[in-house]
Amino acid sequence: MTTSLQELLVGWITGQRWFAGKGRAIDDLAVDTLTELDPGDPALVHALVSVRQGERTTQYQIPLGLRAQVPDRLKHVLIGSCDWQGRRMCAYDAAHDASLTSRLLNGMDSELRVRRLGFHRVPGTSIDTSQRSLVLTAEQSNTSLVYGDMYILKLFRQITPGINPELEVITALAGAGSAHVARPYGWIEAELDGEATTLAIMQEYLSNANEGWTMALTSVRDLYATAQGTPAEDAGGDFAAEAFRLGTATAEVHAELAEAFPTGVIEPPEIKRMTERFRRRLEKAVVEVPALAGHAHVAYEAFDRLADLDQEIPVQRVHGDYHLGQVMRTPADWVVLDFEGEPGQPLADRRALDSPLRDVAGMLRSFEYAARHLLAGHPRADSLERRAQEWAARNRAAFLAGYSETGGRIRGQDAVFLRALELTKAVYEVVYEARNRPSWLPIPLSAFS
Ligand SMILES: Nc1ncnc2c1ncn2[C@@H]1O[C@H](COP(=O)(O)OP(=O)(O)O)[C@@H](O)[C@H]1O
Ligand SMILES: O=P(O)(O)O[C@H]1O[C@H](CO)[C@@H](O[C@H]2O[C@H](CO)[C@@H](O)[C@H](O)[C@H]2O)[C@H](O)[C@H]1O
Repeated sequence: MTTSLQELLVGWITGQRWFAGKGRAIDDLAVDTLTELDPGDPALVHALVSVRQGERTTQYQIPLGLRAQVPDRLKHVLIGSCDWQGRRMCAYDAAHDASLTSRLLNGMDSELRVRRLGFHRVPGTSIDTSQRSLVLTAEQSNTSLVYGDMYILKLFRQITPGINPELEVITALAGAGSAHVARPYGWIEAELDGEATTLAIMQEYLSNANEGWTMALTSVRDLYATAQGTPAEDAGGDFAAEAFRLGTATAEVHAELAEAFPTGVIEPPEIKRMTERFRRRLEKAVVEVPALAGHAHVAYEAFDRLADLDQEIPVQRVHGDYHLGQVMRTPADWVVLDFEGEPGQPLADRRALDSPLRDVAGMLRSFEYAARHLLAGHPRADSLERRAQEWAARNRAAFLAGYSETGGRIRGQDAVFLRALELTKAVYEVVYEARNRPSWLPIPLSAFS
């Protein structure tokens, strides 16, 4: 008896780290499209599949490799053997096969079109098609391929109909000459139900850059290792000057976004509606994570003060999920990655105009995360708590100073708004950690004091 591709995928997909429906049974997996990009041996076939789990159906993208025999180097990504065009073939995840992923580079360079799949090159760029890819090993909700040390191609695994905000934003900002985005080179899209949908984006790979999160943690470790009583500024590895520069870069990115996209203001009645949304999110979070219940009053009080706010709030396109893991320090400056908004939200919400203070709040929360995440299980956790507070306070202040001194707006009753935004972000984080990293839950819970 032969196994169909569909049956193989049901067994395989639940074990993939990008599979969003872990822990829930699959009711149905439908292969929506199979697009042959290369008929050779190995063959490259682009698959879109829909997975139904209860009420929810999620579409995923899988680049499939097909070979008569799979070499040892690809055995770890084998899906199984199935009948393909009358032959028995081994199917595997083609993202890991450099001889197949080079076709994606060629496709973008030559602006290939195969049925509903379109490959695009950013006008004015050329693509070096000789580069070979490796899969980035970072724990990710997508799969990123690094070609040589030149390009990084992010293959979205979960497919949301429409143009990805990341593509829209980096194309506009790079086109306007921003120093704070990695240059885009190309993208792949599909026409799904008549709507152009982004499947992958290729950008300049910042080979000589450090991730903000890693840099911040190095600084926190240095402070923890310094004798109590030594001021943070005298400990090795102080991060405050970098936090200030990051504030500056953030204000510049916000100014560039305001220039490139529409802007607006929201008035007090809309602020009240926004407060209602914050309250509903909190209510739902308490149901999902009962540990939040005892802390929720702190957020409700902040939301009550926000509802009474009597000023206009300027809105524009923003990053939407801004934290230290989304910024990289090159020798020249800070570069911002991943303008996709909060994962899991509908595309329309992720593209909606919002307050730039939402990003400021996200980064402030990230300083708290960096300061506290090494405390869990630390033998001196109690005595280091003061150090954590000191590190977070110092870097928050430096970031805010850099932001406002470069024209980022924080004035009037903005402190009330910022506090509510930080707490609504902490609510999101409580749910995120409960689902993904339960041992990190104390970090966002500590925001409610
Ligand atoms: N242009 C780039 N240059 C170098 N590294 C990058 C680049 N883009 C992403 N990365 C690395 O990949 C990681 C994940 O990228 P990101 O875009 O945030 O993916 P995801 O949306 O899956 O979290 C980043 O934290 C960074 O380490
Ligand atoms: O980078 P993603 O777009 O996948 O964002 C998600 O994962 C983040 C975790 O990597 C999560 O960020 C939270 O943890 C960070 C430390 O790992 C911390 O710096 C952030 O402040 C905190 O929110 C993010 O919320 C989530 O959307």
